Amino acid sequence: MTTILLASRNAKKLKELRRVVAAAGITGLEVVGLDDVPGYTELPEDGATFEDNALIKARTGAAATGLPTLADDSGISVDALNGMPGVLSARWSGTHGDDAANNALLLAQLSDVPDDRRGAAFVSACALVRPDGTDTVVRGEWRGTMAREAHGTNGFGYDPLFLPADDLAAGRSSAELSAEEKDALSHRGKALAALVPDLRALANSTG
Ligand SMILES: O=P(O)(O)OP(=O)(O)OP(=O)(O)OC[C@H]1O[C@@H](n2cnc3c(O)ncnc32)[C@H](O)[C@@H]1O
Ligand SMILES: [Mg+2]
Repeated sequence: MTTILLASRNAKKLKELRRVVAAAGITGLEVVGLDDVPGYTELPEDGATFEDNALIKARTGAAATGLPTLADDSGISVDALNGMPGVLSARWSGTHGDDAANNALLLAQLSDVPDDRRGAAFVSACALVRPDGTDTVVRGEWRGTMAREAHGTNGFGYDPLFLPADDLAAGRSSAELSAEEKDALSHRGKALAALVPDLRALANSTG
């Protein structure tokens, strides 16, 4: 059995990561979270890109625990804001992880943006760092448009404001999708799908 650490402090994101890894049906992989390992000093997520930040989190976890470590760095990139909030998504309103304040600020900033220019994408970079120091970084994107008000209570973060472009989600925000629907379409689901071969290889390795 290979143990892998999912290095996230966001309980709802961690739940999604666990869910998608479990749904991949990889045998021989035991998944643990940050609450299951001794505490360690985390580094600021000050990278310029999602990939940089995912690597910062995964490298720190792997170095501190000796475990293969998977980390996600994600956010929403709004076309009319030249890709922002981007890597600043978790702290857009100035307070880290205050979803309500982040959503309220973003809605207000987009109030004068017409319907045909409200495009956006959720982006996830997932980094896997192995104990030998090698890493694999993948990226998933989910296109949609920004709503004019919040809809739904599922998911987390900006989900109530995001209207996916997919037919499956027609007329619903990503906070109105079931967990299974979100995983099948989402940036994080796509990124992790790309990592499944690497996770399988890890599970089959003896290290
Ligand atoms: O860094 P960790 O500890 O994993 O947790 P975090 O919440 O700080 O995560 P990020 O630094 O990756 O910031 C991502 C932010 O982007 C938003 N976000 C990312 N994925 C999302 C999703 O699937 N649905 C809604 N919002 C999302 C949400 O506001 C997150 O707080
Ligand atoms: Mg973070």
